[in-house]
Amino acid sequence: MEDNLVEYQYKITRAQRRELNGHGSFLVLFTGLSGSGKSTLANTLEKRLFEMKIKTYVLDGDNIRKGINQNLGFSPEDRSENNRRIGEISKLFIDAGCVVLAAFVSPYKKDRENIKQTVGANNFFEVFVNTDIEECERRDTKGLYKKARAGEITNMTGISAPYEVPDNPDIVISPSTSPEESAESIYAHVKHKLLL
Ligand SMILES: Nc1ncnc2c1ncn2[C@@H]1O[C@H](COP(=O)(O)OS(=O)(=O)O)[C@@H](OP(=O)(O)O)[C@H]1O
Ligand SMILES: Nc1ncnc2c1ncn2[C@@H]1O[C@H](COP(=O)(O)OP(=O)(O)O)[C@@H](O)[C@H]1O
Repeated sequence: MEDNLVEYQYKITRAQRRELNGHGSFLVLFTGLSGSGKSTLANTLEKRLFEMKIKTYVLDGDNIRKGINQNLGFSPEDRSENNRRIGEISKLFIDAGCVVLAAFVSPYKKDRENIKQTVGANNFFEVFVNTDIEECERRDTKGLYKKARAGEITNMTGISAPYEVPDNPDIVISPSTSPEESAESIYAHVKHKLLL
């Protein structure tokens, strides 16, 4: 369909921002069940990078859903749209020179693949936070699993909605590793992308 849109070529490029910041930019997508540790890890890694004076930003499911995505629920279609927007937001932050740490359940392979396509495979790391449903339910940090068992939430990921395990994630995080150690191993994996 013809959209009559002509993209404006910005005068300041990503390469120039990279030069100004002194480091590269990319997306680290944390995917896993609710309570698996995505936010904890994203924020631990952010602190690590922030202390190195690297420009970072955390995108977190609950926060984004309270703002720009407040019109979306948890049907497969709404989750896809949520993830599509996350990809587009991440792309803007990457262009602006930030390391983006995105913590989303992102349960569908195709949605994660779309995010990767949107930001570009070169700018994308997939971190699978591999905490099983039993442990997430034991933690039940927000009481959501209790509500799901009581039938108050109908499409809870891992209980009544699917989670598609990544086939080939860049990094797999085990719950037996401390958040600090996990953040360190993610850092070791991505740090080459920070170099100019
Ligand atoms: N039905 C259902 N399933 C999963 N999660 C639920 C649900 N209802 C509410 N929540 C809360 O919403 C957070 C997940 O939102 P996301 O935007 O990350 O989900 S998704 O990628 O669109 O699937 C999730 O955040 P995390 O616990 O940080 O994962 C929950 O707080
Ligand atoms: N090894 C670990 N890695 C990450 N979080 C852990 C770990 N062990 C226990 N936790 C706890 O599990 C909970 C994970 O919650 P959160 O990070 O909000 O998960 P998510 O963002 O995936 O919903 C936190 O209370 C955190 O302190």
